[in-house]
Amino acid sequence: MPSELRRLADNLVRGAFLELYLTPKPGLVDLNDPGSHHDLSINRMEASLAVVSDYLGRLADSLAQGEELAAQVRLGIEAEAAMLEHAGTNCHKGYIFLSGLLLTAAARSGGGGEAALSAAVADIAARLFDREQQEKSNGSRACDSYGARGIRGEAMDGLPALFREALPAFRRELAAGNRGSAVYAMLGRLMATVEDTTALHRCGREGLATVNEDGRALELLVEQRDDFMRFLSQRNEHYVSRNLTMGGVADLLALSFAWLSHTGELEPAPQ
Ligand SMILES: CC(C)(COP(=O)(O)OP(=O)(O)OC[C@H]1O[C@@H](n2cnc3c(N)ncnc32)[C@H](O[C@H]2O[C@H](COP(=O)(O)OP(=O)(O)OP(=O)(O)O)[C@@H](O)[C@H]2O)[C@@H]1O)[C@@H](O)C(=O)NCCC(=O)NCCS
Ligand SMILES: Nc1ncnc2[nH]cnc12
Repeated sequence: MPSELRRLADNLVRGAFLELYLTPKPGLVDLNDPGSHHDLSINRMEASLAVVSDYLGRLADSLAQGEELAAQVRLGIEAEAAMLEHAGTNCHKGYIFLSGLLLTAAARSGGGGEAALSAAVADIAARLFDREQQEKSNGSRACDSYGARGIRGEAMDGLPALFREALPAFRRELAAGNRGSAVYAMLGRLMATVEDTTALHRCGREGLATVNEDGRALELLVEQRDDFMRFLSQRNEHYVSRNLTMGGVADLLALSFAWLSHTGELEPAPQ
C-alpha cells in the first residue's frame, strides 16, 4: 500500500503537468499564453508544481505512517503558504486541496475501486467541512452571492465531476476508437458541468454560463469530428477580452489526467 500511495502521488503531479501543457485552453495558462492570468506564466506555474510535488510526497509519507487527518490538513495549509512564498501565486490552491483529498481517500478506501474512493472522499470532506466557513475567499463570496457550492460541494458529493462526468466522457470516446479526442471530450464535459467559482467570481452568472455553453459546444464539435482546436483558440481570445477563466475546471481536469494516468488508461493499448 505505501508504494501504491507514492505511485498515486507521482501520478497526481503528472496530471497537473498534463493539464498545464494541454493547449489551447480558454482563459487558462497554457503553452501559447497565460490566458486571463496576467500574473502567471508557464515558468511560475512550474515553480508552483515543484511545491505541489514536494507536498504530495510528504502527504504520501504521512498517510503511510498512519497519521491523523489533522496532520494531512496541516500539510495542505503549509503547501498553500509555500506556494505563495516560492512561486508568488495561489494558482494551485484548488489542486493542493483536491489532490490531497484524493490521496487521503485512497489511503482510507484501501483499493476498493472508484465507488469506494468517491465515498471515502465524501466522508473526509464531511469531516473537514462540518462547520460554517469563517474566513472569506473569492470562492466563498461567489458561493454566497450566487448560491453556488463550489469546491466544497464538489468534495462533499465525492467528486462527481471526476467520477460521473470526466472519466465516463473519456472512456466513451476511447471505446468509440477516438483516443486523440478523448481528452477534449473530457474537457468539454467538465466545462459543461462544473460550477466553477473562479468564473463566477470574475464574470458573474454570465461568465459561468459562457463556460458551460462552450463546454457543450466543444462536446458537439468533438462528436462531429469538427475543428475543435480552432474553436478553443477563438474562445481563448474571447475569455481574455472578458478576463474570464475557469480555474476549477483546470484543477478537475488535472485530477482526471492524474487518475487516468494512475489506472494506465492514458497509455496506448498494446498492439
Ligand atoms: C477548502 C479550501 C479549498 C479553501 O477553500 P476557499 O473557500 O478558501 O477557497 P476558494 O476561493 O473557494 O478556492 C478554491 C479553489 O478551488 C477551485 N475551484 C473553483 N470552483 C471549483 C469547483 N466547482 N470544483 C472544484 N474546484 C473548484 C479554484 O481553484 C483554481 O482557481 C484558483 C484561482 O482562484 P482565485 O484565488 O479566486 O484567483 P483569481 O481568480 O486569479 O483571483 P483574483 O486575482 O481575480 O482575485 C487556483 O488556485 C486554481 O487552482 C478555486 O480557487 C482549501 O483551501 C483548504 O481548506 N485547504 C487546506 C487543507 C488542505 O489542503 N487539505 C488537504 C486535503 S486533506
Ligand atoms: N492552467 C491553469 N491556468 C490558470 N490557473 C490554473 N489553475 C490550475 N491550472 C491552471
